[in-house]
Amino acid sequence: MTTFNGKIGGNEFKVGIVVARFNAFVTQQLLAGAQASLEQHGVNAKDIDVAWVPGAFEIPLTVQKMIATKRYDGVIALGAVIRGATAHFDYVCSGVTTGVMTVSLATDTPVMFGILTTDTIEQAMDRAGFKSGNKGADCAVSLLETLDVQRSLEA
Ligand SMILES: Nc1c(NC[C@H](O)[C@H](O)[C@H](O)CO)[nH]c(=O)[nH]c1=O
Ligand SMILES: CC(=O)[C@@H](O)COP(=O)(O)O
Repeated sequence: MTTFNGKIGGNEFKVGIVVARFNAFVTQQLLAGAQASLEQHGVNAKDIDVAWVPGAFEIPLTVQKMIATKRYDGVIALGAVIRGATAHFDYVCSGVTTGVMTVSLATDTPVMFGILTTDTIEQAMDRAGFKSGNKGADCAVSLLETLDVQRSLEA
C-alpha cells in the first residue's frame, strides 16, 4: 500500500491570492496571515501575487482568471461574509462556495477556501487572527500540503 502525505514547504511554488475588499478590516488580516505563513514556509515573496475584488461573490471568476494565466501552482481565496438583515448572506455564501469548488475541480488546481461566513463581526475578527487563529494562515499551510500531495501523485 502507498500512502501519500504532503510536506509543507514551498520554495518552488507560485501562489495567487484573491481577496475581497468587502469587510476589509477583516480580509486585510486574512491576507496578512496568508502571506506571512507562505513566506515562513519557504515561498518567495516575489512568487505571491494578490488580486483584490469588490466582494466574495466576485472571487470565483477572478480565481478562474488567475488560473487561466498558468502562472500559479495554486490559489487562496479570502473573504469575509457577515450576516446582515436579509437572505443576501445565504446567496453570497452559496455562490462563492459553489464557485470556488467548481473552478478548482474544473481547472485541476488547488484553490483554498478562506472565506469566513459568520453571524457576527466578532466571529469574523476572531478567525482573522484575534482569538481563534487566522484562516488565511491556515489556508497557506493547507495549500502547500495539497500541492505536495498532488506532486507526489503525479510523480
Ligand atoms: N455582504 C457581503 C458581500 N456582499 C457583496 C457581494 O459579495 C458582491 O460583491 C455584490 O453582491 C456585487 O456582486 N460581500 C462580502 O464579501 N461580504 C459580505 O458580508
Ligand atoms: C452578506 C451580506 O450580503 C449582508 O452583509 C448584506 O446585509 P443585508 O442583508 O442587511 O443587506
